[in-house]
Amino acid sequence: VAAQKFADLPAGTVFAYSFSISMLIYLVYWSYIFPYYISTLRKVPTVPGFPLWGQFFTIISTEVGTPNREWHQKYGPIVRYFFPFGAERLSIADDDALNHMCIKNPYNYPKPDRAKQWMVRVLGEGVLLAEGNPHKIQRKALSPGFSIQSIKALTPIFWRKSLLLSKLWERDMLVAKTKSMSIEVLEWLNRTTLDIIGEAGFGTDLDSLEHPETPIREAYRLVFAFDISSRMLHGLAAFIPLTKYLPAKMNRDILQSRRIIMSKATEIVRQKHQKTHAKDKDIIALIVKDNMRMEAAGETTLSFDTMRDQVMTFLGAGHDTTATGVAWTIHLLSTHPEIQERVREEIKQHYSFLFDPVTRNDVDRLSKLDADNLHYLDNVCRESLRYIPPIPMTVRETIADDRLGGYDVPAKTTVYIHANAIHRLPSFWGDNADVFDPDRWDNLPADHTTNAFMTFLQGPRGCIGKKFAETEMKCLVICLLSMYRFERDLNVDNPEMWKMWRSVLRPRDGVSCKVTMLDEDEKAAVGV
Ligand code: HEM
Repeated sequence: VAAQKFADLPAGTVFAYSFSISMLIYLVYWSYIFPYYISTLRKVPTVPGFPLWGQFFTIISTEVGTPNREWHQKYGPIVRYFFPFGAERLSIADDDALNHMCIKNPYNYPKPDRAKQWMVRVLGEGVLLAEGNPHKIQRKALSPGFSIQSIKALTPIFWRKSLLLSKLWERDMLVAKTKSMSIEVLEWLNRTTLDIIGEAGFGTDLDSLEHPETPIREAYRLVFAFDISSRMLHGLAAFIPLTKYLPAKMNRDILQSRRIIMSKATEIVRQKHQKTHAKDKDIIALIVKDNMRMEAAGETTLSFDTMRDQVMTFLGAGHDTTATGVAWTIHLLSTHPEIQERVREEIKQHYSFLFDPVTRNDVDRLSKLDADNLHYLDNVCRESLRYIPPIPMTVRETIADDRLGGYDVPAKTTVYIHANAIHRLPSFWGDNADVFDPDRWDNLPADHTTNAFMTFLQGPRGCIGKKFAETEMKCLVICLLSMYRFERDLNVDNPEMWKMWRSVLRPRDGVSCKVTMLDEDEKAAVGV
């Protein structure tokens, strides 16, 4: 009788009932039955909560990685949590599992397509987004350009641009007839590192330091805009890839930026193919030369488009990250004046000529300096990159079934490595994991593991530009600290309150500091 009554209902009502019942079954299955009774991952310690919306609201309303810090301390080094509709996620902070993912079996853990969609428009399909065999070929072709020897040859460029930055601030102070002013250092550092990657990477002077309005800098400004609508759309894009087709401002900005970046990259590679001199030391010149050699030997080489995409990758991956790292370092030195003074003392001991307005401009002398000589500075930079990792997390998706830290992990599982969580775990760093303490690097725990430091990731998918970035950071900090003192600008909020994540973990309003020229008597004290 009930079946007959149901069949007599109007078609629209039958459809509405059927749809509602199917939805209910779907939700109950994916939010409850599958995660707790069927999923292979049900054995992994799970963050409590209702899988229908999971930990989503906690994640979007807090600094990226901070909930994971808490979960790992409460539930263990491998935890499962949920995105909406029972979508399972793993967060990994287990030494063996990190080793397995990054070093032993990295090609089973590519970046998921949805994560690449946003990046590919700005970074091109270079080595960062290539997977499997194409990645191996590209990485091998690019590695000589990033060797320690190549970076040493490029270091004079790092010094020259760092010095130019300090001189431009001096010029602004002279014009304003002051020895102290508030400066938003992140924007300046972004232009400096953009110019450095332009010259060191491609032998091209982008000159954004002296010309802030240059289109390529504007393109990156647009890409990383933090207005409310961009933030919302960016969040949505992680779940609904089709949002990239919406006629929204963020999408228009990204398209416009892509056009500018791509046309600059094409121009650079075309010029390199037309004339590359034997003495050119920039990274792309080395790669073009190596490519020609491989072509002559009949080996697989990189196509024009692949080279262009590498240039886009280096431009994007190579400037904003380092600028953000240096900006956070300057901020941390401004909030820890005693550490700032200790670094300055170390610089004075080794390179007192940098404190003299005349001798500091001797670029030849500067070029001979080895920034790696300063042990305490090394500790400070590493500690800053630990304390606030510019890339706070990375996401992967398994291709084939695997085992991580004793748990079975099926194919297509989404797995996160949160540097911003791992770097603050007492299990890796001891009880003072939450303290900014450069001296910790001289007193690491006896069971310290390299996987506790994920700023550059590890293994074949780790940052190819690590040495480049470390050297560049030190050159910048040395030049700036030998000319200026940095204090917190008390007219603005502490930038640590406003960490925003869009690939890079940056302060929403930049890093504004009170920047003061070092006193003349201070220079006299070091005998210059
Ligand atoms: C402090 C500065 C930097 C940080 C924190 C950083 C961090 C990282 C991280 C975490 C990755 C792995 C991303 C992932 O696979 O999810 C990566 C990859 C990469 N980075 Fe960096 N990076 C920095 C500077 C640079 C510089 C200066 C360059 C180039 C000049 C560069 C070029 C690259 C490239 C090409 C990759 C892709 C490597 C591959 O997949 O084989 N990075 N970086």
